[in-house]
Amino acid sequence: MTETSDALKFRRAAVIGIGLIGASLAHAMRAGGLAERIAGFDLDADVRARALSLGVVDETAESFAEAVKGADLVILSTPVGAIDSLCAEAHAHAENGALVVDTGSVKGAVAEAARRVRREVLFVPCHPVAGTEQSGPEAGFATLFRQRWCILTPLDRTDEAYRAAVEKAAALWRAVGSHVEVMDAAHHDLALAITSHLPHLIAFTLVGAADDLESVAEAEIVKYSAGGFRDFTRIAASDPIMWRDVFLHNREAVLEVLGRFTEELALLQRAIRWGDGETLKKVFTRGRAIRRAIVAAGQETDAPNFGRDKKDA
Ligand SMILES: NC(=O)c1ccc[n+]([C@@H]2O[C@H](COP(=O)([O-])OP(=O)(O)OC[C@H]3O[C@@H](n4cnc5c(N)ncnc54)[C@H](O)[C@@H]3O)[C@@H](O)[C@H]2O)c1
Ligand SMILES: O=C(O)C(=O)C[C@]1(C(=O)O)C=C[C@@H](O)C=C1
Repeated sequence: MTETSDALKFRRAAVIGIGLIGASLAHAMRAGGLAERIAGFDLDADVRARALSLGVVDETAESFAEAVKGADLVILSTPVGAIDSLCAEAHAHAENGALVVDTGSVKGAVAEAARRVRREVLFVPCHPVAGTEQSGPEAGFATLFRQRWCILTPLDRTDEAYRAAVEKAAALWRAVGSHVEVMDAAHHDLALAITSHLPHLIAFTLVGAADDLESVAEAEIVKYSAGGFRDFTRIAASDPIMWRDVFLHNREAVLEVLGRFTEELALLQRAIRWGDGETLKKVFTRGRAIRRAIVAAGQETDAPNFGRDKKDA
């Protein structure tokens, strides 16, 4: 990658979907002086008004077409379920030569839709692996992407204009503090199915199961909610629409890792039933070693709440 953040300055950035991720990117771009003007469009008029009054964007548009007019950068930060219609809009209205990036948590479905956008519009699928359980423009903050990975899954194009666009997308994410990795969309979807999608599915299930337990009162669940369960409730508080779309658009990979997970769970169920302490110890020892390796590699802190209390540092 050759471009440095010093050389990176967009004339007009259009943020489509001004929620946690779109607003965070807008804040980070503003802090880094990466765009002369930031416009925003959101389907929800109330979100548009809040984003404007919070100063997330300089102006709001009444349509996708109005937002991207004159934009040399378009950021698609809506739930993944909107990707087909956004690509149809980008195809019809984005400027020739504009860089389009998305932020979706799933990449295969995005690549499929992005291939239908005309070639003069340079669509580079991206996934910032950074987030919180919050949503909406109020939740955005400029440091969200710092020291986090952003995965780029470029389309199968070798022309010079597209290669330059991939470099520019990488420079954008680096300029907001991320480390950039490039990979194949299918590999991304499998890797993220295990590291992000399955953990969310488990959290939704666990918290729901606790709620269904009639003999344990809700007050008791809150009262005895120690670290482990509390962390699961944070994840389970994540946006239902976003996560519905993730599971509908990464079906195969999620079903693959879910199959493996249920096999592991059955193994533990059997060990508990038969009093097989050896197996339990073996499995738990492996878990502890993996966690320690992640902390040692500097990917995580040992602080509770994933070090998020440091977000404003
Ligand atoms: N939340 C996270 O932790 C996280 C992390 C990384 C990536 N992502 C991905 O980033 C994207 C945005 O997530 P978020 O957490 O910011 O969601 P969010 O719910 O905070 O914001 C999404 C916004 O998009 C708007 N929207 C929906 N459809 C639209 C359309 N067709 N046109 C214009 N606006 C539309 C909604 O009104 C909403 O305001 C998702 O694809 C998600 O998978 C999320
Ligand atoms: O920390 C959280 O709250 C998140 O869930 C962030 C998280 C993740 O699973 O790590 C969620 C979805 C994204 O696509 C990327 C990041």
